[in-house]
Amino acid sequence: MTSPPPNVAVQVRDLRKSYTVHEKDPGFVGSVKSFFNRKSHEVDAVKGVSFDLAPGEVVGFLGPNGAGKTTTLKMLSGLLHPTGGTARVAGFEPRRRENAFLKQITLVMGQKQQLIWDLPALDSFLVNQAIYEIPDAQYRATMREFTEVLGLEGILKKQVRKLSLGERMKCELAAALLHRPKVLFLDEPTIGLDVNMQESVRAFVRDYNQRFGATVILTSHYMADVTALARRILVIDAGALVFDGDLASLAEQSSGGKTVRLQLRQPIPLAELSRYGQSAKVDGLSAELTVPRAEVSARAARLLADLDVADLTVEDPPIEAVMAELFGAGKEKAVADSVA
Ligand SMILES: Nc1ncnc2c1ncn2[C@@H]1O[C@H](COP(=O)(O)OP(=O)(O)OP(=O)(O)O)[C@@H](O)[C@H]1O
Repeated sequence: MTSPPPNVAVQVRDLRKSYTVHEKDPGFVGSVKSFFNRKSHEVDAVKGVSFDLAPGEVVGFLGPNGAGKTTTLKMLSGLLHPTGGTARVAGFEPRRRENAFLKQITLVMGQKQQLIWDLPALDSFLVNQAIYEIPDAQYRATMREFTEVLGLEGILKKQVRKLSLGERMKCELAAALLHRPKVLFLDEPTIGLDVNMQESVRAFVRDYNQRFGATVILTSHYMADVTALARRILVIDAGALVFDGDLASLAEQSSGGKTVRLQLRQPIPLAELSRYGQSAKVDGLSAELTVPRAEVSARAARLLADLDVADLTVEDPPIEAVMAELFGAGKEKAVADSVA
C-alpha cells in the first residue's frame, strides 16, 4: 500500500476481521468430545470497512452491541491483526506495533484498566514515562497540565484500588495520554461515570484535541459524548459501515419527523394542537408536537398564522432516537424519547 497523503491521519481500506470460534458442549464430556472432534465456525466481525480521518478530526464511532467497533479499534491500534484490507495510522502500519507507532497512539478502553491496582496512580505514570521515554521536562509539564484540567490533585498518591470509578478513569486517561499521542482511540471512556464526571472527561478530551491537534475516534453509548465532541459520525452495523457524515445528516436519516416547540401567548387545548401534528403536548403556554420532515415549513406557517405564537423552534429528533430507528431496536422508545 502506498503511503497516504500527509493530510490523512488514519486511512482504512476494506478492513476485515473474522474470528474463529471453537464450539464446545458444556461439562467434562463436552471437553473430551471437543478434544477429539473440534468444531469451529467463523464470525465476520468487521466486513470491509473503509474511511479516512484528517489530522485533528474527532469522529464518533457508533453502532449497536457487537457491531464491530472494538474490533476495529483494536486493529487500528495493532492489538489485532486484520484478516484482510489495510490500515495506516499516523503513517504506520498498526499490525507491526513499531515503537515509533506506539508513541503516536493510545487506546483507552473504559472497561479495562492499565493502572497498577495496588500502587498509587503516580507509580503507573512513572512506568509509562519510562516505557514511552518521555523526557523529564515534558513529563513534568504534561503532569502539571493534566493535574489542572482533570483535577488530579490529591488523588495521585492514593492506591488505585481505593479510588472511585470516576477518579480512576481520570487517572487512566492521564496515564494513556502522558506521552502526548497524536491519535486517540477512545472506547467507551465515560462508561459508568456520573453525569459530572462524564462532562469532565469530555472537557479533557476536547482540550487535548485542541491543544495537541490530536485525531480522535470515540465510541460511546452516551450520545452526549458524541454530540459534544464529534462533528462527524461513522456508524457501523453488523461489521459494515452504514453511515459516514455529520450529525445533522444522520438526523436526516430518521423518518421520525421534527419537533416543533412553541411558546404561546394564549393557552390552547391539546385537541386543537393535535390537528397540526403528532404527539402533541401542552404545558401552560409551552407546547410541542412532531411534524413530518417534508412538511415542516408548511405546518410551521399554519401554526404561526392560526395561533398566537410568541416563539417557534424546529429541532431534529435526538440522536438516540435516530440510532434506535436505524438499528430497528426500541422503536417505540425512540419515538417517545424524540418528543419527550
Ligand atoms: N475474541 C473474539 N472471539 C470471537 N468473537 C469475537 C471476539 N471478539 C469479538 N467477537 C465478536 O465479534 C463481533 C464484534 O464484536 P465487537 O466487540 O467488535 O463489537 P462492539 O461493536 O465493540 O460491541 P459493544 O458495543 O457491545 O462493545 C461480535 O459478534 C462479537 O461477539
